This record gives sequence, C-alpha cells and structure tokens, in this order.
Amino acid sequence: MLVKDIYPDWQGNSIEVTQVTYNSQAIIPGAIFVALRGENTDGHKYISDAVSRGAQVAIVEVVDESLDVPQIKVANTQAELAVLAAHFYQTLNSPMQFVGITGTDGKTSTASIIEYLLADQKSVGYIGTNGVRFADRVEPHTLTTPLAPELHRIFSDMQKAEVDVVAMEVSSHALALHRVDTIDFDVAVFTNLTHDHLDFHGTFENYMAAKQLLFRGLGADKTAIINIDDPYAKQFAAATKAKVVYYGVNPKADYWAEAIEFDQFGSKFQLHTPDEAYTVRTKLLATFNIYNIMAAIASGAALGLDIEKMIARIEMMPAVDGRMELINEGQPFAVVVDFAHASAALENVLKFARTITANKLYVVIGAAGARDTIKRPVMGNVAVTNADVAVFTTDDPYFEDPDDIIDDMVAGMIATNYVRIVDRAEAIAYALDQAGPGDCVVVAGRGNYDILPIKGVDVHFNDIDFSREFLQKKYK
Ligand SMILES: CC(=O)N[C@H]1[C@@H](OP(=O)(O)OP(=O)(O)OC[C@H]2O[C@@H](n3ccc(=O)[nH]c3=O)[C@H](O)[C@@H]2O)O[C@H](CO)[C@@H](O)[C@@H]1O[C@H](C)C(=O)N[C@@H](C)C(=O)N[C@H](CCC(=O)O)C(=O)O
Ligand SMILES: Nc1ncnc2c1ncn2[C@@H]1O[C@H](COP(=O)(O)OP(=O)(O)OP(=O)(O)O)[C@@H](O)[C@H]1O
Repeated sequence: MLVKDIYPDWQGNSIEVTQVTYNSQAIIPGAIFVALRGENTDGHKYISDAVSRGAQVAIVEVVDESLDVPQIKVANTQAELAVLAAHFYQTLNSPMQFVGITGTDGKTSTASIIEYLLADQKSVGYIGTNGVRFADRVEPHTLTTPLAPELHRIFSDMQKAEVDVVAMEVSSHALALHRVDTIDFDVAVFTNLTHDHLDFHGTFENYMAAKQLLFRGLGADKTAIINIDDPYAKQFAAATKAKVVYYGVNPKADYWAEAIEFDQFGSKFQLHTPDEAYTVRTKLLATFNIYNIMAAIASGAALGLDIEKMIARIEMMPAVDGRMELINEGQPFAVVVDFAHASAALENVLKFARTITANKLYVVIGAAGARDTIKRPVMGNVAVTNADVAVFTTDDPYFEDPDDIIDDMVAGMIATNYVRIVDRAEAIAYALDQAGPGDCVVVAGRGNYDILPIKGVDVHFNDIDFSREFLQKKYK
C-alpha cells in the first residue's frame, strides 16, 4: 500500500507503507502515524517525533503549521485509524463473517459459547477478554477489543488461516473510540445493560449510546439478536434497521426458555425456537448462561447453521475460562470462581449460588482501583446482602492502597457479616478453610486473570490455581 493509494491528493513522495500506528515510539521507517487524542496526552504532540523516527506522514485533526513535516488533515483520527488499518491489512470486504457481542455482562461467555457451538460446522475465531483463538492458535492480549491496527492484523491472520466466522466481544470503549468502525458485522448480540464504565463514558446515556453504535451500524440484511428481558431491549431494537431476533424467558421472544431446572452441575431447559422446541442440557451454571446459550444458538441460526447440532454440542461444553468455573478437589462444599466484578453481575452470581447452598454462602470479593469509585459501596452492599459471610479483599488496586478501596466498599455499612483480609491469597484461604459441608464459596472478580497489579508491580496470582492448590492440600 502507498500513501497515495488512500490519499490521491497526496503531494509528497510515496514509498510502500510499512505500518499504521498511533504510537510514535513504535515507528518503523515508512509508517503512517495517526495522531490520537488520549486521556493523558495528545498524539499531535508527537508528530515531529514520529517523522524523525521515519514516519512518511502524520494523519492529524489539526495541522501544525509550525512543523515542517508532512501532515494530512482528517475529521476524526480515531475513525481514520480504523480505515487505514483495514486498508493496510487488506481486511476491507473480508470473506469472513463477523458476530459482535456487546453488553455489560456476558460478552466473553457468549462469544466463547458461539465459538464452541459453531466449531463442528465452521472454522471459528474468537477475539475478546480471554485473548485470540483460531485454527489451534492462542494469543494473549490485554484489551477486550484491541485497537484497530492490532484488530486488523488479527483479522488478516485469521483470513490467511481460512477462518469462516469471527465471534468477537465489542466493548463500549471500542465503539466510542471507532475501533470497530470498518467491520461489516453480520450478527450483533446485545446481552444486557447495567451501570459500568461511567468513569469513561460520563453518563449512563452515553454508555448506552456507545453500545447502540454496534446496532446502528448493521445493514438491513443483517441480524440483531437482543435480550428481550433487558429493560433497554426496545431502545436497542429501535436503533437498528437489521432484522431483530429476540431471546429470553418471555414467550414473545423468537428463542425462549422455560422449564428451567438447575443444580450445581448444570441446567436443563426447554428451548423454543421459531420452528421447534428442544430439550437442552448444559454443564454451564446459572440462569444467565441459559441466556448466553440462547444468544449463541440464535447467532448460529442467523448464520444458517444447524440448530440440532448446536444443541448436541452445548451438552459437552465445559465452563468458559474463569466464568462460573466449579472447582472440585474433593471438598464437601461447592467452590465457584467467577469474573463478576460489577454489582449486577455479582448479585446474579450470588443469587444463583444461594440456590445450590444448603448452609452458608461465602463470597470473596474486592473492587478495582483507579476507576469507577461509586461502584465500590454498591458492590460491598450486594456482597453482605446476598452472602452469609463476605470476605473483602484486594482486586486490581493499581496505584491505590487496597485498604482504602475496602474502606470505600464498607463505607456506611450497617451489616457486620464481613471480614477484611487485604491479602487476596489469605482471603480465599480463609473462606475455603471456614467452609464446611453444604456450604458454597464464591471467589469473584478476577476469573482466570493471572496478574494482580499492585502499586506498579505485576504480582502473579490466579484465583483458580490458588483455590485448587489449597483444596488439594486440605482434602486429598
Ligand atoms: C481509555 C482508553 O481506551 N485509552 C486508550 C488511549 O490511551 P490514553 O488515552 O491513555 O493515551 P495517551 O497516553 O493519552 O496518549 C495519546 C496518544 O499519544 C500517543 N503517544 C504518546 C506518547 C508518545 O511518546 N508518543 C505517542 O505517540 C499514544 O500512543 C496515544 O495514541 O489510547 C491508547 C492508544 O491511543 C490506548 O491504548 C488506550 O487504551 C488503553 C490501553 C486501555 O486500557 N483501554 C481500556 C480502558 C479499554 O479500552 N477497555 C475496553 C473495555 C474493557 C471492559 O469492558 O472491561 C476494552 O475493549 O478492553
Ligand atoms: N448474560 C449475562 N447476564 C448477566 N451476567 C452475566 C451474563 N453472563 C455472564 N455473567 C456474569 O458476568 C461475569 C462476566 O461475564 P463475561 O466475562 O462473560 O462478561 P463480559 O461482558 O465479557 O465482562 P467484561 O466486559 O468485564 O470482560 C460472569 O462471570 C458472570 O458472573
């Protein structure tokens, strides 16, 4: 690709573009540098730096006349980055089909279920919080939805590996920051909407508007799959010209569940589809996973896949990594490790856990540092209200003092059914040690994460591994 292939009016010399990047420090000579306005600084300040490191041109929102370096002015550099990345990696008009999943909770679970259910009928790729997976390849990455250059590099690799369908999580940040602008989604799934990420979006209305962008962008020949039981279902349906397919427990939905039975080993339910009813059995725990399964089956059906094959496969699917994962090392009580780190998700998990708890329900929970401080007392309150014993501990404090975060979680609390144990390992050990027959311990907030960032130091800690090791020592 040459600069003039994209910008025909370009007056400068053009050599083969080697890279499209937003980071001046990572420039490879021949790159196109795109100046983004960030939270800490403004990429426009690094135009000279980028060009001195070998960038051919800087893409900017405001031309800096004082600089004697090539600049091209565009209206929105975030949006332009997505277009440039798609050109560079030749992923515009991709032969792959795309399923985008958005919502406050359930993106990783639903995308992973889609990946699993479709795998015997199509070659499927997954992109989301748990990394990138396709064609026997697994790549870690840190964001739910990577920035456009990374995203299109992944698409390009997937195209080369002949992936048919990409199931990807689409965060509200990605939508607001134009990361997924050029992707022609065939199916978009809306799971639910509750209070989250208001530190970034400012208001709930902005947060919802960002989520809705996924649906606004769908063409009339595409499919929007919407949770009919969510209070915002109608707003999402109204935001799209695509065909709307509803799922839920409401019989008005196209895919709806009834006769739900569950225990600590999984669930069974009757699934009504537009054509037939089926009995579905799954090892996935909790009612919200029945929603995720319905969204996944409806997505597969929208892509023309065989529903009976998907229903047969769901019976075999193990827990999604770090989501409602049962840990069984011979202990006489249930242990569930889960990723719930917002109050609504935590409440759902604890309400489910209560139904499989004969005696005491324990929850080990913290709140993240550096963001969304208003959710801390709400989380604390959900924990003490829904569990018999809450163990408040550390969860990704970043540069904050974990003790201060716990102070916020218990601020104004009247309930006394909690203990504070700052060290996460000690907190989990406490709950696992106290629990006895008929109890249940929910270790919430971090799922399968391996790294706990404490005051700038990445501490290696994994809730699942720690719980397993503790229980093995005590019970085997
Ligand atoms: C809030 C957010 O999305 N932030 C993104 C933003 O970072 P920032 O605003 O801090 O950037 P900045 O440091 O101010 O720098 C501005 C620009 O100057 C550039 N720069 C800076 C210094 C320099 O020497 N040279 C240079 O070119 C930077 O590369 C950047 O493009 O722009 C950066 C690149 O331009 C992104 O990497 C960064 O995402 C960071 C990694 C991030 O953590 N994002 C999270 C919040 C996120 O996107 N999360 C969602 C949701 C997850 C969920 O649902 O829980 C996700 O999809 O993962
Ligand atoms: N459909 C759902 N509705 C409500 N809660 C859910 C749903 N699916 C999963 N959960 C709960 O939310 C937690 C997070 O689930 P998951 O990782 O699938 O969501 P996510 O949207 O990807 O989250 P994040 O954006 O934080 O990565 C789960 O561990 C579970 O407790």
